[in-house]
Amino acid sequence: MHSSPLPVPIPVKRLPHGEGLDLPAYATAGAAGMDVVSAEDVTIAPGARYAVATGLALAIPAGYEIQVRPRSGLALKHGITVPNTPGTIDSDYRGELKVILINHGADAFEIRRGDRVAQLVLAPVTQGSWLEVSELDETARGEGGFGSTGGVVALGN
Ligand SMILES: O=c1ccn([C@H]2C[C@H](O)[C@@H](COP(=O)(O)OP(=O)(O)OP(=O)(O)O)O2)c(=O)[nH]1
Ligand SMILES: [Mg+2]
Repeated sequence: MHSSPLPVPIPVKRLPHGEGLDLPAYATAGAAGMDVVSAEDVTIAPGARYAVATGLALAIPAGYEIQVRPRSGLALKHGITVPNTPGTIDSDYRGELKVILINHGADAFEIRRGDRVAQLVLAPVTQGSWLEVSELDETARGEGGFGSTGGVVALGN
């Protein structure tokens, strides 16, 4: 068994409409994501998108991002997902964290203030820098991609 690293502290500020809500939290000891709740009552019509307020603003430490991911239960039962999944919350963003949802279901989806609408995964980020060259090194794959190694079963004849 490896020991878990200590949680990374993330400064969080409640906005006025976030008062009284639970902060995002891990539902179980081994959860990858913290469930985040809506700060508003809203109904999302079939086919519609909406940026759900959370009432929270963050200061994610440098070297990390937060990914906003859908909840599988909402996806399976109601067709509710995050169209930009994983949503990217930059470490230098100080505005309100919003959860963009889309309703792929057949019915209107009602959200009540305090309902868990998505999950937040804290992840390390490595920034790159470009090293422009005129030739790239050769590899076995070369320019092959998009199914070039096989495995796609052709349907029909
Ligand atoms: O699901 C999301 C996605 C983004 N954001 C906020 C935080 C993020 O740091 C900022 C910008 O997001 P992104 O880079 O994905 O959007 P963009 O369309 O590129 O906008 P910008 O030009 O502001 O970067 O918007 C959210 O609150 N929720
Ligand atoms: Mg951007």
